[in-house]
Amino acid sequence: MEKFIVEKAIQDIYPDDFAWCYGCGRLNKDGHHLRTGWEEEKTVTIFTPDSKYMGIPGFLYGGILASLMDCHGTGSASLALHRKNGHEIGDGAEPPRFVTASLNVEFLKPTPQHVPLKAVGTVEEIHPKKWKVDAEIYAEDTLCAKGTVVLVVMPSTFLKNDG
Ligand SMILES: CCCCCCCCCCCCCC(=O)SCCNC(=O)CCNC(=O)[C@H](O)C(C)(C)COP(=O)(O)OP(=O)(O)OC[C@H]1O[C@@H](n2cnc3c(N)ncnc32)[C@H](O)[C@@H]1OP(=O)(O)O
Repeated sequence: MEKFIVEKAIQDIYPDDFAWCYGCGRLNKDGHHLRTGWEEEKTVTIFTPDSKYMGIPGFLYGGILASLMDCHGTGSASLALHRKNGHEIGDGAEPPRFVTASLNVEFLKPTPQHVPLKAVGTVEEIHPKKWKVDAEIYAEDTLCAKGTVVLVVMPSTFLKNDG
């Protein structure tokens, strides 16, 4: 049986100042705490949404799948650039941070509630500051959604102390 766990996640090593995202920030007590890691050459995020994220009884609200894809995208791009820079989670180096430039989601099948969702990403570098993640979201073995996320290295203008 497949193990539904991400052991080493890039979000675990984001610096505290960048660990507040509602989707994936470990310090946001109200957030989803999404965690993204490598599974061979693919990236993976596992998430079982709470019951309140209902679209119709028994099925998920689509926006929560978009949230999963969004943070799966930023985490995947960060993992990939971190590796390209010669680092792996746990070696003490600070990972790069990305923001989402665009998010495209196709909802392919109704997505059941109360089962772990698995987002699987294929990461591609467009150029060093711009990456693309093709993502698929599975509920058990059913492909329920797919999409493409374009990520850009976080501009310095996002930093509170900038300027
Ligand atoms: C609030 C988040 C805080 C951050 C925390 C981080 C850590 C936590 C992570 C968790 C976060 C969770 C996730 C979140 O919620 S992240 C929050 C949601 N996202 C944002 O708020 C981003 C808002 N947008 C911007 O700041 C700018 O528009 C960006 C930075 C994206 C581009 O700005 P700008 O355009 O001035 O920069 P550039 O001229 O150097 O262009 C760079 C490249 O990007 C290309 N491009 C631009 N737009 C698009 C587009 N729509 N589709 C495709 N590509 C696009 C552009 O063509 C160029 O490519 P190329 O022509 O060179 O090939």
